[in-house]
Amino acid sequence: MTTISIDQVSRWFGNVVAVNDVSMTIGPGVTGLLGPNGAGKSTLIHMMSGFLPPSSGSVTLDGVQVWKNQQAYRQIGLVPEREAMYDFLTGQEFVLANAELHGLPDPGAAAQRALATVEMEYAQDRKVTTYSKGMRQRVKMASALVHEPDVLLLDEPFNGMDPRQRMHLMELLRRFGADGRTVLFSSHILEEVEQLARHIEVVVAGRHAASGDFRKIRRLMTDRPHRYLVRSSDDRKLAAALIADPSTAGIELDWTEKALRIQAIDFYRFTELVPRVAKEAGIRLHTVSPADESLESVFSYLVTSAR
Ligand SMILES: Nc1ncnc2c1ncn2[C@@H]1O[C@H](COP(=O)(O)OP(=O)(O)OP(=O)(O)O)[C@@H](O)[C@H]1O
Repeated sequence: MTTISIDQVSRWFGNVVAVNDVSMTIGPGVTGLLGPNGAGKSTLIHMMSGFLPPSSGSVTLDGVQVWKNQQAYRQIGLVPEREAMYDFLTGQEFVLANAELHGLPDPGAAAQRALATVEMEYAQDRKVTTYSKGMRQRVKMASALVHEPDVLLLDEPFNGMDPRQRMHLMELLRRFGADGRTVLFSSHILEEVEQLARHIEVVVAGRHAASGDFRKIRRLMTDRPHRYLVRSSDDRKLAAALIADPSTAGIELDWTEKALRIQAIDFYRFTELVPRVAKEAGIRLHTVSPADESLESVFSYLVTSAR
């Protein structure tokens, strides 16, 4: 059972602050590291895997510094996002090279075991250049698993995978988690994280925005104020009818857009309210579209509400 502790960690590159004073603890089981592009997920994972030293703060594995610690490296497997692979090698040679670098007693057998775990034996003698993105991902995974690490860190592992490959990898990660290993994977896709991890850590713009049970955090996201753009046959009459309901927090008449800008605080009630009120008042709805459904807006809401 291994725990990674990140304590007041920051990392900057020149004057770019990639990770800003983040503290979190990752224990056994599967944890999702969620955040939009550029949030600092890769930088965090690189620091956890001992690839990169923090500019300040500490990253420890069961209380021991990870950076420049060979013993810690033996316990960690990293599946990086970028494809730094030697294309002239076969899949088997690639995994074997890593087994040899780890100084394993029987590198050949270890490579074989790892390739079997990711179901890549059938293509192991083909050159890496001939692999699909999903196959490359699996060989990278085999290479990260070859020394049977207690901690597995995966940076956007589902990128480029087809649904079957994705399901297979999810099963594999679930199994590792159930075995008591510490598994952390990053993603910017909410649904992906939802399927796999109950516990999540959310980072936004280098900061730690939320931590805990996925469902609780998801509820927080759903319950946030929603903004809509609505056009109808009679905007003023519709506005008057909607403002009477407590699920509506604010309405603005936008003259340039010729539309209503509505802020709703009870998502489910509001989505049921609009068509009902329109029907009762004999108003025809032309447009009802969410104005802020981007993932970034959901995340920034989390940051402000977590403060
Ligand atoms: N080596 C580097 N030199 C300069 N800036 C960097 C470097 N690595 C990361 N950054 C910057 O740090 C910030 C965080 O990047 P990071 O790759 O950790 O985010 P991410 O959440 O993994 O995003 P993505 O999913 O897009 O890779 C970004 O602004 C990025 O441009």
